[in-house]
Amino acid sequence: MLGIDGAGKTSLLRKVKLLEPRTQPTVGFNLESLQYRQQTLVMWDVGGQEKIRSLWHHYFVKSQALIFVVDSSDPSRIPEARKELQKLLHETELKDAKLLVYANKQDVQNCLSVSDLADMLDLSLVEDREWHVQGCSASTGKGVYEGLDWLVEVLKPS
Ligand SMILES: Nc1nc2c(ncn2[C@@H]2O[C@H](COP(=O)(O)OP(=O)(O)OP(=O)(O)O)[C@@H](O)[C@H]2O)c(=O)[nH]1
Ligand SMILES: [Mg+2]
Repeated sequence: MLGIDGAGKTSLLRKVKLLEPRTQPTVGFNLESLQYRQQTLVMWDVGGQEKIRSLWHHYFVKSQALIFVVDSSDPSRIPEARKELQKLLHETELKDAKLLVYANKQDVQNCLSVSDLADMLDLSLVEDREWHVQGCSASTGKGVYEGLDWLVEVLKPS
């Protein structure tokens, strides 16, 4: 689970684990495992501040999915998020990873719509893997499980 600082990664992780919200920036990572629809999801939530993004690559190996979280309420930082996402999509170690983009903070008034956000992130250009963009709110929980539903479906052992 990656994305720039403040996107809401830790909030999402804590929501699915039914933990109290806690809001300090992540330095390092949080690791949680979740039983969901007969699958075990091992989720690494890695801090997104610029100065620690160079550590992201330590978490690539064997990742079956990249969950990329974006703050839909802050259009000014979408270009930065797009740049980081495009870099990740070029990583060899992530070439087989499915992509779930959470358009988070959909509870905020006047936030970007899911389709506008998808356009701004150039998601339509992603042709080398399965991807899905899910509107959600880590605050209310809306949309969070719909994203996981998609994920467990594409991760199902064939
Ligand atoms: N309104 C609203 N606020 C949110 C939502 N998700 C997260 N926030 C707030 O956004 C801020 C950042 O959330 P975090 O979960 O700490 O963000 P992060 O992506 O883990 O940030 P780093 O650990 O620095 O990479 C906090 O103040 C959260 O309460 C949401 O869905 N809606
Ligand atoms: Mg965090």
